[in-house]
Amino acid sequence: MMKPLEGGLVVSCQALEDEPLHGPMHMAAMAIAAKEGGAVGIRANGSADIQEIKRYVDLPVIGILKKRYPGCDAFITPTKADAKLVAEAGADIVSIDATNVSRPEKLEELVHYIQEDLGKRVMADIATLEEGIHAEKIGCDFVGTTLSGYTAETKDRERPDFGLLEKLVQQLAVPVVAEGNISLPAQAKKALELGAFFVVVGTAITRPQLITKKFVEGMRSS
Ligand SMILES: CC(=O)N[C@H](C=O)[C@@H](O)[C@H](O)[C@H](O)COP(=O)(O)O
Repeated sequence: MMKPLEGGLVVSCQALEDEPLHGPMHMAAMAIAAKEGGAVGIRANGSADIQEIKRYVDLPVIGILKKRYPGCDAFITPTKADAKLVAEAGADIVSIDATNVSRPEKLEELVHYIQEDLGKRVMADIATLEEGIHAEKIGCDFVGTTLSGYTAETKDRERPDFGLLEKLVQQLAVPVVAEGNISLPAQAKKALELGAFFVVVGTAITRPQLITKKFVEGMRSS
């Protein structure tokens, strides 16, 4: 599981309900395209997308379930029930929100449940060095920079957050994943040079409405 991902590109194929490409067939097609282009893994959201991607693409899948619970800020696979759905859909790694925010269930118990009961590895999506250190301490198998810029504490951070990546690589023994706002091949390369175990890119590859917007805005700028 670890070796095939090392040094490679994982493509995040996600389209929420309000996005034009929402739907398992579209995400499976994106995953097939990613594999053709040389991706070593796929990140996907929700049972239906994960299942469909697994039918067509024989790459490791990092599965998540984005879900909001009243009064809680954690939104990536926040509960054991969510993790179970992700695992049963065929994900090889379950990624969870491991930021220091309000959550419906205890983080330690969620990690333990995914590893022991579901038999899957855990990727911790974090936003700060402290959260990364904590994620390693409670046994997470991967730590990713995914949520830097998306918590109150980190909303003004550089994007991508190479500073956080560097610090995590220096201080952690577990593999560190570079994810979030990587929009150029040169940035993905830099992330590997800084010691990322693998790199996850989503929007820059799989959200055509935002890619288009970037072009349109770029053409208008003086
Ligand atoms: C913050 C959040 O909800 N991140 C999500 C996590 O799965 C996805 O929406 C991102 O697309 C993914 O992390 C890849 O990042 P980017 O699309 O920036 O390459």
